[in-house]
Amino acid sequence: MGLLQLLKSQFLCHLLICYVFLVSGLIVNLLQVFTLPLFRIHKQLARRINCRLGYAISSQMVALLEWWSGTDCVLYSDPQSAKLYGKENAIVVLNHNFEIDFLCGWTFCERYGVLGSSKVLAKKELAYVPLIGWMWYFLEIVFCKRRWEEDRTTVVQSLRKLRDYPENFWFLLHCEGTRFTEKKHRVSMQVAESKGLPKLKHHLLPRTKGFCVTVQSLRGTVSAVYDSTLNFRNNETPTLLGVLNGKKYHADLYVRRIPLDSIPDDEAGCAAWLHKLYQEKDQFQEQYYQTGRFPGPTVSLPRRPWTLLNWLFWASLLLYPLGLLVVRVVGAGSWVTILGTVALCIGASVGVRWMIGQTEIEKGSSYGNRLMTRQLEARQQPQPKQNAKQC
Ligand SMILES: CC/C=C\C/C=C\C/C=C\C/C=C\C/C=C\C/C=C\CCC(=O)SCCNC(=O)CCNC(=O)[C@H](O)C(C)(C)COP(=O)(O)OP(=O)(O)OC[C@H]1O[C@@H](n2cnc3c(N)ncnc32)[C@H](O)[C@@H]1OP(=O)(O)O
Ligand SMILES: CCCCCCCCCCCCCCCC(=O)OC[C@@H](O)COP(=O)(O)O
Repeated sequence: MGLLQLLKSQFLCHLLICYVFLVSGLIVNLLQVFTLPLFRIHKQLARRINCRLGYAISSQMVALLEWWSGTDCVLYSDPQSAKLYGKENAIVVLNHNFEIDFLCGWTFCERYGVLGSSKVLAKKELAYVPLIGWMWYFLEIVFCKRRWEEDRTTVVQSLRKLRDYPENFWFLLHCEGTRFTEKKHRVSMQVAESKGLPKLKHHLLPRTKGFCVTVQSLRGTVSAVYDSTLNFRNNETPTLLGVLNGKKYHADLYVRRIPLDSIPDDEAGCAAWLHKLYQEKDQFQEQYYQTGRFPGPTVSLPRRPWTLLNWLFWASLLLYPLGLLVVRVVGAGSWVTILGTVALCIGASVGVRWMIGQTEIEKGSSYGNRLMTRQLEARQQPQPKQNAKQC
């Protein structure tokens, strides 16, 4: 192990990185609170300011991936389509197999200049994650409880608000609704069988309702769907703790740009379209496992210095006062103060560890673990006629 690699694995380094992240995040969250009155006076300006403030937080995590762990992120895409990335609004459909897939997604957002404005249909639980969840409130992220009866109104309302968003944005949808586990895969393939759909090997059966309402609500605002398939070389199973420890991973992302006009608007057509898309994605993954490559050419997309510069800015602002504080506390020689400071450090690292835990698949939700017999039974009952336009 080289000296630099040894340094990257040191707990003290992790503590300092987390300190910068926590304190800068709290400062940014506070600044975001101050923008609340501006939403009433000049909404578009408030939104633009929040994009920059959000960038100050999320880009620290991207810096960790790009500069600290040195992870390679390779884009496979048709070069003509790639020219449009970052210059238009898009719905991104991404598989959900890895603990850091959100971070790789953010990295591509950063490289195309849409990190601050990136959006997602996220589970409600994430709204309560300190810093990130609070930041998302101001970025108008769409949250769902994954209970359609409750989500259908709130999700559509939140989506409609994005129609006049002043910056280009990518709206991320993990249509599988939860991270891939063997158990969830088994259950969802039973559902596929009951619906007469072909089985998928590398994906869970996609939930179609969120996708259909997103397409309906953002038609005219969004130009295309970016069908994105992510995998890691050499069967790597990346983790956020690995990234914090400076471990280098190798991500490959295959993106196809599909014009929104080519996607049916009615619920049945849109759902069938999504199921077909996932069957194609499954073939791309199979090809990746067989050959180690996705189809088509790669696009050169170097990392940009801004994430590193943002981190250096916060580090230089916050590490100096920390150093002064440590010298004072130790110099004062009071055991109460020293123990208090140690307790604060332990509290902060436990807090960050809990946040990292949110990304761990084994601590994930039980959503999709059981066959929801209620829905399966309902399918076997005769259905009342529905308005085809309503998802
Ligand atoms: C150039 C570069 C390109 C790209 C770069 C890549 C990415 C960058 C982009 C943006 C980055 C932005 C942010 C990233 C940062 C962080 C975000 C990270 C993660 C957060 C993500 C999450 O939180 S995922 C979880 C929440 N999201 C979702 O669930 C979305 C998908 N879900 C839906 O759409 C759902 O429909 C719903 C949530 C709207 C409603 O849920 P509900 O459970 O009520 O759903 P359904 O009614 O749909 O479910 C029942 C139907 O599903 C069938 N089914 C399938 N499997 C099962 C099963 N196991 N048990 C029961 N039922 C199952 C069922 O039969 C029903 O079928 P119907 O025919 O009745 O529909
Ligand atoms: C730079 C300092 C780094 C400090 C580490 C801070 C860690 C904060 C991480 C919080 C980011 C939360 C995003 C997690 C996204 C995610 O992966 O959610 C899972 C859901 O989709 C599905 O959940 P599930 O049903 O449980 O599979």
